[in-house]
Amino acid sequence: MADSNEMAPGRARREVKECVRYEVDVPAETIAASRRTVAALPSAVDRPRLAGVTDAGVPGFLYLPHYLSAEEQSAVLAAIEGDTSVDWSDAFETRLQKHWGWAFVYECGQIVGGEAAPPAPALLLEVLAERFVADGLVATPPNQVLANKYMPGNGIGYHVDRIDLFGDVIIGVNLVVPTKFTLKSVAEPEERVSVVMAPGSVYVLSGEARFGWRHGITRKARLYKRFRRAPELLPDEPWRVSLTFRDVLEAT
Ligand SMILES: O=C(O)CCC(=O)C(=O)O
Ligand SMILES: [Fe+2]
Repeated sequence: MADSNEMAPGRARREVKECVRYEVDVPAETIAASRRTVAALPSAVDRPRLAGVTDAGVPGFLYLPHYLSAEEQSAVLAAIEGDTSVDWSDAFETRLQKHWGWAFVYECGQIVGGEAAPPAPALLLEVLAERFVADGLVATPPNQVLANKYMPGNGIGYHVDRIDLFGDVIIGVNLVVPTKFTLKSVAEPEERVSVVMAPGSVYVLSGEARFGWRHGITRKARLYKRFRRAPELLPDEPWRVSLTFRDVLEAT
């Protein structure tokens, strides 16, 4: 399966002459074993944060609209902004990133290197990662947390997270701005499914959704262009923040 990752910074793209493509076949058993299902989760009566969970028709995908309360969202955002152990990096022109647990160097649209990074703030590990395990979203706490902070209107290109670098379950948290998240089947590119993710919602990519579908967020071109042209004219336009929890295979 052809596997792509996010856009690279323009500067790095010019410096690298040849882009490496990563082709990895994932055995059907691995895909089936990693698949999370709505039916296997604990009861939403006992855990209201699981209310309304759906797979939106994509096996292995889970969307949990009510995962974080308003207070928890504020606390998580404060933890992301307040953590001074890592700086926001600007490897991409369109968004800022903080990596905890494991950091990456990007070139040519690909991750080309990695190194150990400081642990994520306790709130992200002890509240979120542990809760993901307790709720059955993933078997063990992910060893990497990535915060992305997107310029107003900006999205992320359609991609499968690198299957040679990352484990088989990926969990994302959407914060600040409601966002249309779209999955496109790799085998049937016309087949696509979107959910509008609420602030405080969580999604899980496992099984087919992890390995056989691309995911991405289409840019709102007008807003994005206006912001890029004159950010001082849009001072109150919020920046979307997301968290991605993954297992970096090299780090284990
Ligand atoms: O911002 C998001 O929700 C998506 C992030 C993502 O796809 C990634 O980090 O690989
Ligand atoms: Fe991704």
